[in-house]
Amino acid sequence: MEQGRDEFFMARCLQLARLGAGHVAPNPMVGAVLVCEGRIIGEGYHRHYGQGHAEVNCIASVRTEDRHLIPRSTIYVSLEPCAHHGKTPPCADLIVAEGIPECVIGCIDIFAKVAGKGIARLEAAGVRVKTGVLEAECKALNSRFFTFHGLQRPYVVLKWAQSSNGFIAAEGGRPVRISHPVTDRLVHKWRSEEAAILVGAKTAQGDNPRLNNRLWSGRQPLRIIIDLNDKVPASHQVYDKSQPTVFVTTKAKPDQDHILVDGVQSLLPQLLQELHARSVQSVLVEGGAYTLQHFINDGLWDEARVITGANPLPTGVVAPTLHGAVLEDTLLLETDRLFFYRHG
Ligand SMILES: NC(=O)C1=CN([C@@H]2O[C@H](COP(=O)(O)OP(=O)(O)OC[C@H]3O[C@@H](n4cnc5c(N)ncnc54)[C@H](OP(=O)(O)O)[C@@H]3O)[C@@H](O)[C@H]2O)C=CC1
Ligand SMILES: Nc1c(N[C@@H]2O[C@H](COP(=O)(O)O)[C@@H](O)[C@H]2O)[nH]c(=O)[nH]c1=O
Ligand SMILES: [Zn+2]
Repeated sequence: MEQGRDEFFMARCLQLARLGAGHVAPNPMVGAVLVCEGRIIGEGYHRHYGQGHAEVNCIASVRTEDRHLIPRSTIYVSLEPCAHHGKTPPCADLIVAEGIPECVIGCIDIFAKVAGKGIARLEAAGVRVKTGVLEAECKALNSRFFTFHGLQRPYVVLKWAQSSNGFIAAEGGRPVRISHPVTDRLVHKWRSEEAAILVGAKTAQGDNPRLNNRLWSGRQPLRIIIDLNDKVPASHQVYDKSQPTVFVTTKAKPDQDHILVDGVQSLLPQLLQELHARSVQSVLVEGGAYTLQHFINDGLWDEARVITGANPLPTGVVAPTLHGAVLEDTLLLETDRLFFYRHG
């Protein structure tokens, strides 16, 4: 089907919104364009957390000689304009104050202080509002934000590397490098993109991992270690204070940031509830098999990324088994095959 005019301009909003990736979380990425008689006269996106919203930057970008066109223009925004006084004044009020007669919206904001209220303000002031243009794409762009507010838990990405015959470690849990160094760079990019990284006690104990982002630019994730019985030695790297780290435990740890749980019964729902309370919007779960399988069996995951290396292992720790997974994409990276699943 030929792309319509609204879809064309909304696609541009999405392109702009993506430029905020890595800088706006836990806010959503948002893009806006202002169009007069088919010509874009202003463009903007949310660049940095706490700074101007897409609509503000879009309107501010209009050249002096085009400003008289604003009251004859349509503003396109990938997310419903806000209606609340947050770190900036409401964008719905700005649209009204600028005399913009029409607003085309990608998707409704799920955030309770906005949800539907931005549209109501616009309509009450006589602005014509159209919603749902490229809605699925606009929601998918901010899947972490929508999961966090909609399901009241972080967005969960599972990730592991397995040998060509399905083992994630060698016999007795001896750690092995499975993925290609080029894939490792991509994995570190993934680490930079999520708010937190999580492993189980046996991985923290046996691998002595750093769980940081050192092969890509950008931020470091919060490290989360499930170590209910305090088995990981304090000499291990997860204790090195090089980045924020929280231990999930049944006994208080006075010198460490920790999350207290009351045992293994419903451990993951308890943990995710606490992470939501701490505003952790997403978690990359790197393993091991036991930990990953618990997330899978509890249905508490959104994406899984499985790296299959070129070589087999004679035996070892068996990779987790996914249930309800929909294969979305595959990628050949050097000698690795990458499989991208979403939870169906
Ligand atoms: N190739 C790869 O991608 C990866 C490979 N690995 C490999 O995996 C192996 C370790 O995996 P595995 O043996 O499965 O162990 P895990 O690393 O998954 O650790 C399991 C332990 O974590 C705690 N735990 C985690 N989740 C829960 C839960 N939901 N409920 C209760 N306790 C929980 C428990 O310890 P406790 O009760 O003591 O707290 C449990 O015994 C290592 O050999 C490592 O090298 C690890 C990561 C990735
Ligand atoms: N072996 C293996 C992975 N293992 C994961 O990486 C952790 C080590 O992290 P770090 O110490 O920061 O390098 C380790 O504990 C486990 O969670 N990952 C992969 O992408 N490919 C691999 O082949
Ligand atoms: Zn706003």
